This record gives sequence, C-alpha cells and structure tokens, in this order.
Amino acid sequence: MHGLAPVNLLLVHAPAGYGKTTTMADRLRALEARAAWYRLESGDNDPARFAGYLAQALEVQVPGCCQSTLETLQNDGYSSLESFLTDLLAELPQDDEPLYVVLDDYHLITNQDIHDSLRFLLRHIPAYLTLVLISRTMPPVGVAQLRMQGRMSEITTRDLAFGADEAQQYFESRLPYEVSRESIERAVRRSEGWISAFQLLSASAATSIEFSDFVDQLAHGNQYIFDYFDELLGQGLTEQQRTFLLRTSILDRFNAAMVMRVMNDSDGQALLSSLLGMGLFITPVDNSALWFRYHPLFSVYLRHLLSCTTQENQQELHQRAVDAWLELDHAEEAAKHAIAAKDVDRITRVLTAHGRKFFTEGQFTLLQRCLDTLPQDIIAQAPTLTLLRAWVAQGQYKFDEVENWLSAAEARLQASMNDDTQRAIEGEFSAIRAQVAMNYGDHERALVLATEAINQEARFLPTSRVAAASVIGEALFVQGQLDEALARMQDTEHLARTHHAHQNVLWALCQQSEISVAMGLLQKAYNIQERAFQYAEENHLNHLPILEFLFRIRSQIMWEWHHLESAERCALQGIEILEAQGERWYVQSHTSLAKVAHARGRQSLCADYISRIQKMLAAGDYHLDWVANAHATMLTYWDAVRDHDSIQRWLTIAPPCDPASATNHFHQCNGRNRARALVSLGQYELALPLLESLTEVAERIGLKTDLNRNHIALAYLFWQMENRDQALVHMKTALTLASTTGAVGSFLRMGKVLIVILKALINEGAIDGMELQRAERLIQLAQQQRDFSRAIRISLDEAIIQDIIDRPDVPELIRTSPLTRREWQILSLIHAGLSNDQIAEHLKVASTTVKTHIRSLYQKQNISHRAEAIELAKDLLSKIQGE
Ligand SMILES: Nc1ncnc2c1ncn2[C@@H]1O[C@H](COP(=O)(O)OP(=O)(O)OP(=O)(O)O)[C@@H](O)[C@H]1O
Repeated sequence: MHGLAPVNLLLVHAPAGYGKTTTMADRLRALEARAAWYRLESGDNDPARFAGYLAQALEVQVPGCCQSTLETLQNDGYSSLESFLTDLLAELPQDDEPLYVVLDDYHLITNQDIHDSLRFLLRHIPAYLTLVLISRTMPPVGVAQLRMQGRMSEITTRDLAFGADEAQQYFESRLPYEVSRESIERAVRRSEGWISAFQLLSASAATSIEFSDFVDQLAHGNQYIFDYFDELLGQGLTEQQRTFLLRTSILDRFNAAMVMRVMNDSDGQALLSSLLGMGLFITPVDNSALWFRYHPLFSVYLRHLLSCTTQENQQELHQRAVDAWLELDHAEEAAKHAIAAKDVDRITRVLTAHGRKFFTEGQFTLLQRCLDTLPQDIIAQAPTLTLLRAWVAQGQYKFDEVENWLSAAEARLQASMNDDTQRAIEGEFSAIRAQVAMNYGDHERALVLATEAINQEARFLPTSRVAAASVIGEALFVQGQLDEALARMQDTEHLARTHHAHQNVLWALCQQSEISVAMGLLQKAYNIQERAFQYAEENHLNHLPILEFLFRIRSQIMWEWHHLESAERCALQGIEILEAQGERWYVQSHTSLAKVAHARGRQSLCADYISRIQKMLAAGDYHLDWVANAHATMLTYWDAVRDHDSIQRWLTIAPPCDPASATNHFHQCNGRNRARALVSLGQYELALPLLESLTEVAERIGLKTDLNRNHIALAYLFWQMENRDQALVHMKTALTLASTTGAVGSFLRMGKVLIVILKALINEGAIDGMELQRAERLIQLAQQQRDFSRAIRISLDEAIIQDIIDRPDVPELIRTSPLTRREWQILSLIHAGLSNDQIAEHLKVASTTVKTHIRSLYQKQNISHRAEAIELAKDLLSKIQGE
C-alpha cells in the first residue's frame, strides 16, 4: 500500500475518472480505519456550510465526537473557520486510533478562506488524524512544504493507472470472451491505464474482434470519449485557454518556449499554468516539470476539435512547430510537422540536413513520409535524396520503384557531372541494386554489384559501403556458406561501428544471430543478441524499428527453448515498437504469439492470431522468410484442429519449393511446410522424399537447426507410416542434435504423439545419458501441455500398451483379458470421437471389420455403450499422455 503510513496529509490527485475515489475508499476499507467522508460540491465554497458538513461527517463516523461544536455552528456560528477548527480539534476525543478525514472532489473548492483553514488545520493536526484530499488539481494548502518535511504522501496518476496485468484481471473478470494480451497492452498504451476508458471498452465491445477494433479506434477518436471531454471542459474555459488547447494539440510535447512559438503569443507560461491548475489531462514528461504533454486520448480529442474549427490555420501552426523544433535541434519532431504542413521547402531542408541520420537510425517510415511529399524532380536532382528514396522503396519491397528512382536520377544528373562524381554515384547505386538483386533471389548478381560498391568511396550516403558489405554477407548466408557469411557479418559490424551507423550495426548483429541459429548454435545466437541489446541500450536506440527484429529473433529462440512467457513478452515488445509503422509489419510478431498460444493450448487466441496473419499475408508482399515462418504456424494450427480443407487449399497456393536447393533456413522451412502438409493429409509417400532431400542438403551445409527439425518431422512421418524402427532412428538423431540446439518447441509442436515415440525409444533402451534426460523432460512437458482438442490422437505402440498395462492402477480386466493392438487403436479412435466409418477410413479397413473389433473389445471389457468405451480410453490413456 502506497503511503497509508501515519502522515498529516494524504493527497490523491489525478485527472477525472482515474479511480481516485474508488481506490481511496477501497484502501480505507481494507484498513478497517475510521474515516469521515465528505464529498464536496460547488456550493460548499460557503465557509459556514463547509464547516457544518465537515462536522456532520465526523459525527456520523464517531458519534458524539463534536456535539458542542455542531451546536455552536447551529446557534451563533463561528466568526472564522479557524475558530471552528480550533473548537473541533479540542472537542474530538483524544484517542490513539487513527482517524481519516476525507475531502473528496476538493478541486471544486475555490474559496481561499477554506484553503487557508486547511493550512491552519495541517499546522495543528494531532498525530492520530490524517487529512485526505482527493482532487483533480494540486490544492493550494502548502503541499510543497509538507512534502519537504515528509509529513505527507501522495497517490498520483502513476499509481492509479492500470498496468497490463491489472487491466488483464479487470477484463477477465468482466468480459464473457477471451481477449489477447496484445489487445490489452494496446488498450493500456492508448489509454495510459485510464480506468474510465476500460469501463467504456468493456461496456461497448461484445466480442474479442470488437474489442480489438475499439482499441484501434482509440487512436483516431471515439464519440463517447469526446462527449466525456466536452462535459469536462464544459463552459469553464476562457477563449484564450481554448485557443491554447487547440493550437498546442498539434505538439507531442511542449514547454513554455515551444508554446509561445506555436501560439505566436508571449503569454504561454501564464496560460500553461492556468490550464495545469484546472486538472486537465496534461502530464509532465519528466521530473523537471518543464516539459508537458497531453494524455493521448485527450490529444486525439483536441486535434479533433482543431480539425473542426475554421479559425485556425493548421498549416501555419505546423510550420511554426517545424522551425521551433529545428532551433532545438530535434529533427525527428521537425520532420513530422513538416510532413503535416505539406511544406516542400521545409521537408527538403530537414532531409538535406538530417536525412542521413534518419537513415542510419533506420527511421524508414519517417523518411518515406517525408519523401512522399516531395516532387520527383527535387529528388532526382539530389543524389542523396535519390539514395534515400531508393533505399526506402527497397525496404518496403517496392523493387520496381527502386530502379525507377535510380534511373531517373541517372538521366537527370548525367549532363551536369564529371566522370569522377558519376563513378561515385554509380558505386553507391550499385549497393542498392545489389540489395534488390538479393531480394529477387539473384545472389550471383548481388555479389557482383556489392563487390563493385564496396570498392567505391561513399560520397553521398556514408553507409553505402557498409550496406554493400552486408549484402555480401547475406548472399553468402542464403547460399549456405555459413562460416564465410558469419565472418562477413562481423566485418560489416565493425565497419558500421566506425560510421556510428546504428541501424547497420544492429542489422549485422541480428544477421550474425540468424546465422548462428542456422548453425544450430542457439546459445551463441542468444549471446550475440545480448550484445545487440546492450548496444541499443548504450546508444539509446530502444525506439528504433530495427529493435523489433531483435525482439522477434529473441522471441523465436525463447519459443524454441520453451520459455513461453519470455517469447510472448518479446513479441509484444516488438509490436509496441512497430505500433507507429503499421500493421503490415506485425506478421512475424503475430506468428510468435500464435506459436505461444498454441503451446499453451489456447485455441481461440491462436485462431485469432492465425486469422490476422492470414489477412496480412493476403494484403501484402513479404519475403519468403516471413511467409514460410507464418505458414509453418498456420499448418500446425490447422493440423491441431484437423482442418484438412485449409491444408489442402494451402497446398494449392503454397510457394514453390525445390528441396535440392534449399540452402538456407527459409527454403528449408518452406520445404518442410509442404512435407508437413502432405503428412497431415496422409500423403506419406509424397512427403518422404521431400523431407529426405531437405535433410540431405541441411546435413551437407551444416544447417543444424533445420536438420534437427527435419529429423523430428521424419520421426513423426515414419511413426504415421507405422515404420517404428525408422521413426525411432530419426527421433534419436533429433535428440542428439538437440544437445547443441537446445530445441524443445520443435519437439512439442508434434503434440501428444511425441510422448509415445519417446517412450518407445526409452523402452528400447536406445538412448542414455543426456539424451535420455532430454527425452524424459520432453515427455514431462508434453504431458503438461494442453492439447487443443481433448481427444487423444496417438497411434499406440506395443511399448506404450505395455506401459499402460504395467501400471498398478489399471482396471483388472485390461490385464486379464488383454486387447489386441488393433483393439487398442480402435479404442483410442473411438475416444477421439471418430465414427465407425471414419475409423474404417483411418485404418484403411472395411467398416464390418471395425464392427467386429468393437464387438470383441466390448465383450472383453464388459462394455455395452460407446460412452463407456470413451470413459475407459480416457482413463487408460490419460495415464501416459497427461491431462
Ligand atoms: N480498481 C477499479 N476497479 C474497477 N473499477 C474501478 C476501479 N477504480 C475505479 N473504477 C471505476 O472507474 C470509474 C471512475 O472511478 P472514480 O469515480 O473513483 O474516479 P475519480 O478519479 O474519483 O473520478 P472523478 O475525478 O471524476 O471524481 C468509476 O465508475 C469506478 O467504479
């Protein structure tokens, strides 16, 4: 509990609807303390009335405590509030039991006499008494001095705002549907934990989709919230204050000087102070109390008001903001306002001075928004702007545009440049062309162009050579030359460091991590990521979009190591970073979240993510790396819910795959996806050669993580083909490989059948030492894992059956009249909810045969109904697969 230690004053202050009253009431109730509660109204500015109600509130709480003061009030009255308080304090019983006097909504008090009387009270307050002021504003009762003397404590917006965990609890207890953590975190970010927004949200959204849409809407404005703010501002604003709010609403943050510039008014400081005194949604940015900002929802509201008025020239406001930010050397903010002002001259000025910095920081969206407003000719005549434009287009996979921009500049500049300059430009253009070639999959051309670029001095964009070095590393990586690729990426990192090119340093580190993952060295990859996090921390880069890449690959490792909390946290952090960049970039983070939801057995959440991923994939053009990763997760989901139609459909649109040339992780993943889809559909003969071919390539090149995953897939495939020996061989190899990769997630993804295969392997005595330990741990995890469908879908094995029979707690009949292997299989399929015809189809036998088996099974176990068979299966099988 924050500050119910004995103090003279407890101040609860925050804007409207933050839960001040509720929180205070809850805390006092929890303390079981005596509390005289007085809810003020505007009429209570009258001193006599104030005194009367205060004494009555005390009398209600401690009957008889101030009878004589009340009598004086009623008969003669007091000449001043001070004499009233003097009598009151003298009459209150002097016991040790704490007594709280709560004045709620104190911001309604404007009478200086009342403020002064509270100062007087606080000077003479006895130790057992605590004055609690609940207010939207800072009450003028000598707070600063009390704070210095350590005689007060405070509950502020920061304490009252709901964090993500509290919000989750709040929604879980109120909503009839499940909401994703991601939506909850977005709601918390957009509302800054403002409970009133949550109330509205839970009252307005009837489904999880509506919930998510509502949260999105918060960024653009919601009529109910607008109405709330309308009421809050009411008639209480002067024209000047209103103008202030409208004009400054364009700023993400402001201080008095900034306000004066944008307002074109010298009264900024006084106005700011008057508004701060109104308890509006204005928050200090830091402890210095010099910079402020609006609450995001209030800011949306004010911007809405601004857009509705014809009296303000928004373009002019933004132009003034550009100039003010440039004076303060805050280029990023200046750029944003220049874009909003659609001011070509100012944008050109900002870009010419700071465009390179934006680029090395990886601020591609900002650059793109700037460049989008510039006429083509301005860009074509400036090599640096052309380079920036082309790099941005390439970053957005608009490869055709890249060439258009480069050729336009070449045509425009040819006449006016000497050979030397032209060579320099061409060298830098080659670096981008190399990257484009890379993205088209033409590694040979990429290498040639990048080599050309790396040998040229970079005159216009200092990072061109770094980019070229990076392309060389990437090309080697996708060709499967892992050692050389890693060395190149290390060189790139060093080169980037010498240029302080943060984006490139982080990119090179992320690539080193990716290469290490491909080599199966996940711990090494993790360590490299740590270095990248440290670099970001040291250079204050935590807001850069590239950080999402880092969080994403961290999330992938965490999932593989089965640290699900951490995997989820990293994906959510990635989403937070990309919030301003647009949904298109969420594919990977959503894929991670879907994997986590799947591993936790949260079906509806997983379904939600999968459908969002599908929508994004349909709307965009993504690199195979992203697509394959997303598809892998979609396929796992469809397989788990047995949605064969979707798998079938996927096969018709799946990216082409050539397993023999799958020399990198994304081609491997893509090939494995196809194989897994075929396995799900029972087309084992088609899946097998594909997996074998992928495995052969992965082995040759040293793609150890893929090798590990391929062996897991092969083990599963052979098990489905009822080729037990081969299944065990591959599972054993997979376990051995896992001793370097540390893989867990890839095993668990298989579902409950993993338990059966591992148990078979253990029963064979085929593994020992580390592998045995790993197998046992995997069994334990798989048993704990919640399956989507509660039905058991494992094909049983002799060893498993034996394992079940050997348990002391099985029904006697199982031992005395043993079932055949077929009968065991049928029992598990009945339990899985299959009809007799489906069982026949599954086992590829006639329905009459199935019926015969069932009859025999019922007889042996003395069963007369299907429901009993299901119960029996549940009982038996739960012993090995866990609940
Ligand atoms: N911890 C909580 N859990 C659930 N609901 C809450 C919680 N805190 C506040 N609320 C709800 O939020 C709304 C606003 O709360 P409250 O009236 O306490 O805020 P306030 O800050 O005192 O507002 P005002 O400044 O308008 O007096 C109320 O409807 C209240 O029931």
